[in-house]
Amino acid sequence: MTSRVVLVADPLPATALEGLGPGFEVRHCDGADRVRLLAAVAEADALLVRSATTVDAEVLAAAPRLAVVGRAGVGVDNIDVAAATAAGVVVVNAPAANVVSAAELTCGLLLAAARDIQAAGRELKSGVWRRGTHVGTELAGKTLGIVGLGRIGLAVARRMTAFDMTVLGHDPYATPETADQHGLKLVPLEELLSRSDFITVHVPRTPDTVGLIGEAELRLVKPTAYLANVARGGIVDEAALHTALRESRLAGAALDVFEDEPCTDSPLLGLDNVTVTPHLGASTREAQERAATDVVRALLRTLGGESVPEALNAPRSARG
Ligand SMILES: NC(=O)C1=CN([C@@H]2O[C@H](COP(=O)(O)OP(=O)(O)OC[C@H]3O[C@@H](n4cnc5c(N)ncnc54)[C@H](O)[C@@H]3O)[C@@H](O)[C@H]2O)C=CC1
Ligand SMILES: O=C(O)CCC(=O)C(=O)O
Repeated sequence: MTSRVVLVADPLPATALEGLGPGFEVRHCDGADRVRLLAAVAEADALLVRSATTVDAEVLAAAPRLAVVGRAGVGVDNIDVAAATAAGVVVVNAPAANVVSAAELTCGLLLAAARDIQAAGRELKSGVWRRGTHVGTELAGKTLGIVGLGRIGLAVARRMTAFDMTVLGHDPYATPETADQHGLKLVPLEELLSRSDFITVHVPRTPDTVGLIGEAELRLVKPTAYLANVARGGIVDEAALHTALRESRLAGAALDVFEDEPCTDSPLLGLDNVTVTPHLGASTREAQERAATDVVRALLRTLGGESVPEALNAPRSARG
């Protein structure tokens, strides 16, 4: 039997790829190199990506044998799912693999923003010992507003409750039972924005959520509030956020994601009250291992006829 070709276009742990077994030939390419990607995908039966590779209609058209695209992570906004479906290509992801890591980074960014940790550290490493300009704010007794009460949003709620925060949530699909279970109150978006001292966004990037937090929404926020985005760039409008921060209509922001990635020249990077990380939400050994293993298992199931090795059958995804 000829091997089926699995093209890996973003870095994934080799141990997880071994789970594919002998029926597959694993090939690697840099998905950011468009020319190489288009050439390599021509012989691929399956394509595995993280967030850096864009799988659009052009890639799909260049891949006549492609049966499945596997996203080793949660968000599939880098994949044209409609075009894939039209081409008969199944898209699978690893919806639970990154939850803990993304939630933990969110909590870390909220703390970092509240205490100016990134700017103070940068200053000290440059040889400046200055304490007076880094007076922060406590989380205890403050209100946290969570936009999007899915896996990550709820995992953040559970963790930040331990910091004695009151939690508000907004999600059109959340039920009162979910809110009760997590000790949070469901409110309309406008109320969440105007009442929260810390706001964190955990919705997928879709045509409906791009610009969800824009100029009008930022005008509702307290000038002492902090805003975190560990979901996707563009859900918070970057130009509107920059203006709000410059006009001191917001105390600070913490961003893991950007409208255009890689992002090295956003005006937001020049503001002292912006804490940033380069899309590191899922960048832990545990999350990467789980995401790759989960997506390999989903790929094997989708291709059918392949028995899933025992080692891959054990539940890997941690509860958030
Ligand atoms: N920075 C990073 O490395 C990571 C980022 N992510 C991003 O985080 C997003 C959320 O992940 P999960 O919580 O696992 O997804 P999820 O699918 O479990 O939850 C998303 C929630 O957003 C809600 N929602 C949708 N539209 C909404 C709206 N207009 N207003 C309020 N709520 C809305 C949904 O009802 C759902 O409950 C992913 O789509 C992905 O883009 C995920 C993992 C890592
Ligand atoms: O896989 C990555 O590189 C980032 C993780 C992420 O953004 C996601 O899982 O949606």
